[in-house]
Amino acid sequence: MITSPPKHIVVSILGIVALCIGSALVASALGSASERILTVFFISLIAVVGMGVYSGNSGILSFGHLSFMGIGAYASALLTLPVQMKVATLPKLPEWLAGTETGLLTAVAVAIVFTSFVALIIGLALNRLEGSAATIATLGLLIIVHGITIGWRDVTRGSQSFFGVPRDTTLWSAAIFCILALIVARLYRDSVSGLRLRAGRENAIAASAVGVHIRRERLIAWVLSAAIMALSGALMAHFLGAFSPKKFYFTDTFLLLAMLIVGGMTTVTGAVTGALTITIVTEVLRRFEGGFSVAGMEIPAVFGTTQIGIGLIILFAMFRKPEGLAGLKELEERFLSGHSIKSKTRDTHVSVAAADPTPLTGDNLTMRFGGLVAVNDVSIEVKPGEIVGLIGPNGSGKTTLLNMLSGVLTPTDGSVQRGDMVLTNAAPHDVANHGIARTFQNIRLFNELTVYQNVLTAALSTLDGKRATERCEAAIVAMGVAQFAENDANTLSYGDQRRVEIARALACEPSLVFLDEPAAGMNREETDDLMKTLQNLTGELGLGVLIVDHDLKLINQLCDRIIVLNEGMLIAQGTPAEIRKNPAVIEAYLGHS
Ligand SMILES: Nc1ncnc2c1ncn2[C@@H]1O[C@H](COP(=O)(O)OP(=O)(O)OP(=O)(O)O)[C@@H](O)[C@H]1O
Repeated sequence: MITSPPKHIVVSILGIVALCIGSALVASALGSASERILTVFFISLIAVVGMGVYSGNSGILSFGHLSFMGIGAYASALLTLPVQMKVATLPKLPEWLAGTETGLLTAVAVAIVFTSFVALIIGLALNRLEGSAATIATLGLLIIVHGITIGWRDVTRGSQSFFGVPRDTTLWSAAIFCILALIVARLYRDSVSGLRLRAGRENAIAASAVGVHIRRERLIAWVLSAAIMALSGALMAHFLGAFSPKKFYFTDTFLLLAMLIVGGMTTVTGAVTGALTITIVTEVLRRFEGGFSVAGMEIPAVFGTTQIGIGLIILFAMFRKPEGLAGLKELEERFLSGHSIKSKTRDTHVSVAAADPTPLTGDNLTMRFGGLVAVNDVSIEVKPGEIVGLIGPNGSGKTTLLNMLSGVLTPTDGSVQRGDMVLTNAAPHDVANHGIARTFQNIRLFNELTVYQNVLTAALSTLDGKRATERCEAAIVAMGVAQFAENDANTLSYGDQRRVEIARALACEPSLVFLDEPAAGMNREETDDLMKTLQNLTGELGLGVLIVDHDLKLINQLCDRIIVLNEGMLIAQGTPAEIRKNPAVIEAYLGHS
C-alpha cells in the first residue's frame, strides 16, 4: 500500500522518467564525452538513492554502504569475466565459479540477491545499535569489507586491479536501471514500511508506542538499500572494466555522502539535486585543476581544487540549508495537495475496541534508577469505561508508572498484565497492539510528517492495518484537527499538537488510553473542550482513560477515580470527593494537613 495520494506518485514517476530519458537523449546528441559523464552520473545517482533509502528514512547516517557497492561489483564481475581470463588470472577460484560465465543481467540479479543476503546478516547485528553507535558500526563495516577484499586475493586479486570485466554498461542501460532505482526508492519512501520508518526517525519512542516495530523497519530499509548499492556497484564494474578495492572505500564514500547531504537526505528529490550539483561542480572544477589563464594572467595548478569545491558546497549547505538544497519535501509535495478529509464535522465516531473489557493491572511495580526509587511497590488497575486520574507532586513517579504500564520502561520489580497476557517485558509496539495507546508529557509528534501521516502511521501499525484510513480519519475528526490534516505537525499550536497526539493514540483503536498531561499548554476554554471530548469517548464508546495532570479542576471534574502518588509510593485512591478530604493527600500537596 502506498500512503501518499496516487497523483503524487504518478507525477513523481513521470518526472523521473522524463529526467532520465531526456538527459540521456541530450547526452547522446552531444557525443561520447557527455555520454560518459552522464553514465557515471546515473550510476552514482543509483548509489546516492540507495544510501538515502536507509540513511534518509531512518535518520542513521551510514558510512558503510560503499561496501555493498563493492560486493555487488566483485560478485557481478566474477560472473561475467570470461572463463579463459579466470583460468589465466584467478587460478585458485572454486571450479563452479571458474567455469561460470553469464551475461550482465544475470550477473546483476545474482549480485543483488547475494549482497542482500550479506546485508541481512550484518543488519541483524547492526540493528541492535542506535544513533551514532550504529553510524560508527557502519564505518567498521566499510573497513572490514575493504580488508577482506584485499586479503581474499584468490577471488579478488587483492589490492591489484580486477581487470578484464566486459564493459557492458551503456548510457541507456544505466538510464533504465537509474529510473528503476529512483522509482523503487520513491515508492518505498511512501510505502507503509517507509512511513513507519520515517515516523521512527522523527521520534522512535512515540513510533514504537503506536505499534511501529522500529528494528524490523530499519532492517527492511537496510537490505533494500544494500540491494540498490549492489546494482550501482555491478553497473560501475561493467562500465569501468577494471577496478580495485580503493574504488569502494573512503574517497567515494565521502563523495556520495556529500551528494546526499548537499541535496537532502530525506527525499529522492534531494538525492537527484545533490548528485546533480556535485557532478556539475566536479566536472567544472576538474577542468581548472591543472591551472588556467584569465585575461592573460596565469593561475597555477592547485592540487585538490575539486575537493575544495565540494567542501565549500557542503559548508554552504550546512550554513544555509542544513536540511539540504531540496529541503524536506519531495518536489511534487510542494505543489500538489496532500490528504484532505471530506467530512470536517466534528463527532466522536471513532470506533473503539470497547468490546474488550479486560482491565490492565500493574502489580507491585517498582522502578529504580540507580539509587533513586522512582516508583515503589505500586499496584494499579485500569478498566475500559472508567476515567482514572493519576496525580501527585512533581517527581512523584507518575510518568515512570505510565512508562512501565506502556512498555517504554521495564519495571525493576513487579508485573504488568492484561487478562492472561503478561506485558511486563513487552515492547511498546506489542503493548499498543494489545489495545493500549498513550500520549507523552513532552509532546512527541512526528514533526516533519503531516497531521494525517502522524495519525495514519498509528492506524497502519496496529490491528494489522485493517481499516486504517477509516480509523485515521475518524480519529482526526473526533479530535477536531481535520482542518490541519495537510499541515506538518510542528507547525501547529501547542494545544492542537496535544489534540493530534490524542488522535494518533485513538487511531490505534485502543480500549485503554494513557494521557500524560494532555491539557498542558492549553487555555481554560481548550481544556474544557478537551474534557468534553474525553467524556464523550469514555461514555459512548467505553474507552478507559488513565490521565496524569496537574490541573486538579480537570482531574476532579473528569475522573471517576483518582490515584495519588507521593515520592514513588501510592498514598491514596478513591473518588474525587474522598481524595479531596484525604489528609495524606493534603499533606503531600500543601506540606501540612
Ligand atoms: N530515565 C530516568 N533516569 C533517571 N531518573 C529518572 C528517569 N525518569 C525519571 N527519573 C526520576 O524519577 C523520578 C520520578 O520522575 P517522574 O517523571 O516519573 O515523575 P512525575 O511524577 O511524572 O513528575 P512530573 O509531575 O514533574 O512530571 C524523578 O526524580 C525523576 O528525576
